[in-house]
Amino acid sequence: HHVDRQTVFVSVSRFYVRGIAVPAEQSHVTGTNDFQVLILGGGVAGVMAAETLHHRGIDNFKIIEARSVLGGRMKNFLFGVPGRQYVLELGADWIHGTQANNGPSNPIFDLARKHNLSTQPNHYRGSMTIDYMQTFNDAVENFAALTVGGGERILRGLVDTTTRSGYSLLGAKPRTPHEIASEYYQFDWEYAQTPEQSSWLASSWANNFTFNSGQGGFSTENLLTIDQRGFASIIQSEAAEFLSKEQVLFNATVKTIKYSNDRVSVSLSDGSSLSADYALVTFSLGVLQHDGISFEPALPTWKSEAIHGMAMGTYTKIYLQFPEKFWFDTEFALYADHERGWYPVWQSLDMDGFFSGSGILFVTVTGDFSKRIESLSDEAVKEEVLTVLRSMYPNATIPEPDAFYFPRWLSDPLYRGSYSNWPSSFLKSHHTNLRATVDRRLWFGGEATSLKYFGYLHGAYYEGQKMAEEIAHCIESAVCVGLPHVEEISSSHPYIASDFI
Ligand SMILES: Cc1cc2nc3c(=O)[nH]c(=O)nc-3n(C[C@H](O)[C@H](O)[C@H](O)COP(=O)(O)OP(=O)(O)OC[C@H]3O[C@@H](n4cnc5c(N)ncnc54)[C@H](O)[C@@H]3O)c2cc1C
Repeated sequence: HHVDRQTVFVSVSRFYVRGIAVPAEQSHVTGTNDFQVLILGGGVAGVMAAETLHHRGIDNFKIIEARSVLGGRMKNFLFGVPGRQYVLELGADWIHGTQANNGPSNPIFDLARKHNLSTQPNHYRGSMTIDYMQTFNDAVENFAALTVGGGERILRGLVDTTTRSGYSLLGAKPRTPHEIASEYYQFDWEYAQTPEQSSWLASSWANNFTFNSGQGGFSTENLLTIDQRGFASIIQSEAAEFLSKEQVLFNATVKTIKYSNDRVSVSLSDGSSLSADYALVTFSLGVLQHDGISFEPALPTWKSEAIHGMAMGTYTKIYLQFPEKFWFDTEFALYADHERGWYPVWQSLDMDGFFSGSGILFVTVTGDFSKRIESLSDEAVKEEVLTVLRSMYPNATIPEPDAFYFPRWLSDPLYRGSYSNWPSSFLKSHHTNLRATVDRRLWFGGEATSLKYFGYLHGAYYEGQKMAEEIAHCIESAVCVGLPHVEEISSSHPYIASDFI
């Protein structure tokens, strides 16, 4: 058992008993705690945090994971009828942005190369079946103008607005189903929420830092994993290089997190508990928003405000397998309905280089449409999907699919959504608070705490590393202050009484 060197945590406050000043009971110096660090969650952030601690010579940690595998929202499944079965991805599917020339490389791309992940370039713009290419290209240009304009707005120090007002200010006002489907593909399909629900500034930098090599990003390339070991195999193979069996507790669901100035203790659903000098919470923002975990004491208001101020999007891939292919020969096609978001983006896997002969295609819905279909039966969703396909191919006889599946990310208590999205009401200080340490012992890190790369695998990767570096620093030095927070976020231009006269 480890002996904590941080006597700085001994409480110096005093309280009064019957009018006599007495020293507060000294918080006992740790050394009784089970571990130096508990890493809560075994997704990308949790595994990268573990690796970072290990490299810093700190091995007295434990990952606590509810499932029986590492990878989190990198989650695969076996799809298809016997003889035509494939490992496909329910969660993350792409390496977004790889590397341009000698610029920065996406760390997920680096891991994929290291562990020989099989991938295929996915051509978002160059392999699309639609008969309104000009409208589509206009939407591509509108999105480029939007993100460049957002970048300029950031540099000029202007306040945020919604992405919708950004689009409107630039003159992009989609009205027809074709215009709407084209804009949806550029925006909602990536951010998993609508332009109305999203920050103009944050969606701009999120795009620039991942895809725009001229703005410090990786590259415009998107690699789709086709690896039959599953995308998560890169995280699992990486973990196998340093993690021992005893350092992970699988099938263990965290219920309560108690924290104080000198320890964190975590209770699991089986009634057992573990304690540590520090804990790093990597659970999805959705889990924190849904009160799936109870904190004792309750989290401070500044932290709760940040947790509820950021948004969680949902991204749902609906997989179908047919006896044979009857659809488009490109990688993508769009369906333009009068209702924005109605089964809009179709993607074929029955293609050379992907899973030729598989009979598999999938359609993606996002945001409120994901929420809507999660409340329907599989059968009802299948019927809606088939109705759309039949209207896309009125001359084809479309049979019942041999296999049909979609995940319910929003209802899943381990995720409560797919990935975070930044609303225009979320400010820089809110982000500081989302990331900040509570009572120096309780740390938060994962895709949602990443300023530059929220929503992405590489965001989770860097946040896991960053938080572990900070915790290692706390362990190694006598002073630990943690990441700072803003106690109260106030307006620089507050409303005053005379405004309302
Ligand atoms: C449908 C979908 C598509 C996506 N597509 C892409 C993509 O193509 N490219 C990309 O870069 N990113 C994509 N993402 C985002 C990416 O998957 C995430 O950003 C990243 O995986 C988050 O990692 P994390 O470690 O922060 O969180 P998680 O992966 O959520 O890790 C947290 C872990 O905590 C566990 N956990 C939760 N609650 C408890 C509990 N109470 N007790 C114990 N354990 C618990 C979970 O099981 C999980 O393993 C996608 C996500 C989804 C869902």
